[in-house]
Amino acid sequence: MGLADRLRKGLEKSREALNQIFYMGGEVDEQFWEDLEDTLVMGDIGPEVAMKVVDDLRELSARQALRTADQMREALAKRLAEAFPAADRDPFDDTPSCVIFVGINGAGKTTTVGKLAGAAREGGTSVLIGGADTFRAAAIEQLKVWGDRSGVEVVTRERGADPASVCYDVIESAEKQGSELVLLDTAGRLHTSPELMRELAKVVSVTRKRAQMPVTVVLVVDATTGQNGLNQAKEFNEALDLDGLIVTKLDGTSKGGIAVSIASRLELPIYRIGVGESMEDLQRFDALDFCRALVGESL
Ligand SMILES: Nc1nc2c(ncn2[C@@H]2O[C@H](COP(=O)(O)OP(=O)(O)OP(=O)(O)O)[C@@H](O)[C@H]2O)c(=O)[nH]1
Repeated sequence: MGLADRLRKGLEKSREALNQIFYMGGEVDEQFWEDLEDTLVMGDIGPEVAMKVVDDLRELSARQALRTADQMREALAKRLAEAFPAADRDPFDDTPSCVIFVGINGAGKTTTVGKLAGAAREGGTSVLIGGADTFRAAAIEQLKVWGDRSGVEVVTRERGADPASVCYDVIESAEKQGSELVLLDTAGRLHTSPELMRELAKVVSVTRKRAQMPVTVVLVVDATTGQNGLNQAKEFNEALDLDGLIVTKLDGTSKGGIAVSIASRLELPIYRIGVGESMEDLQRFDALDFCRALVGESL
């Protein structure tokens, strides 16, 4: 299966509801606009964005005399794509680079680090993985498995070690070895715990101070957490001043619109999306391709 097909397959559930509106094949009438707005809101795009998008499309349909629902499909994809802020740089391509992965438990941080490390190494980049999740012994093991699989060294310390000092060591090793890409995995934590968020802020500030390469802080969000994902993103952003997002498990939800909601509300770029468990399912993010897959193709 090609990448575009994987994306389309991954967003199948999210597309279903929108498809229904378009397949009715009817005229663009008042009912169509109401259904479209409701469906966008139900898909977790967020009421403000949904309203704005529908208003803009109404105007466009009047101006360009677009009369069938199907004609509105591409217009909707294009309009939704505009809601995503573009990234200034790709922290995985633009090396030397250090990326710190943060997020709640089970969001997909470790698997994402593993997949990105494998892909970068295959592309000829020298990569180092840093295991700053010293909270769970299993997390250190999981990271080592990924490291072995992709042939990437993992620098970590024993369970209970201070995560900020692990990051310090990792950066030191990376500089000694001349690593181009450093991927730092951190322990999952609840955004509602001030103490854990402070610990993470220390990880970020120590790494930023120590590293000579640019440091990017990326929140990994599980799309299946829906609106809670937006709350997580707000809290993490307040505590850490995030640079961007990776949205995982889009294949497991009918509410893929949450990606639009988080990225536009927080004005953060999306660097990658996860649309399945395999390596190829962690994809580069292209706003228009994503929105076309979310909205569906014209008949
Ligand atoms: N279906 C699907 N599963 C995914 C995706 N990304 C990650 N997963 C799965 O999500 C589960 C949790 O991923 P982890 O990488 O362990 O999550 P984590 O954020 O490191 O978790 P903690 O170590 O507890 O903080 C794993 O079973 C992954 O295979 C995705 O895009 N789609």
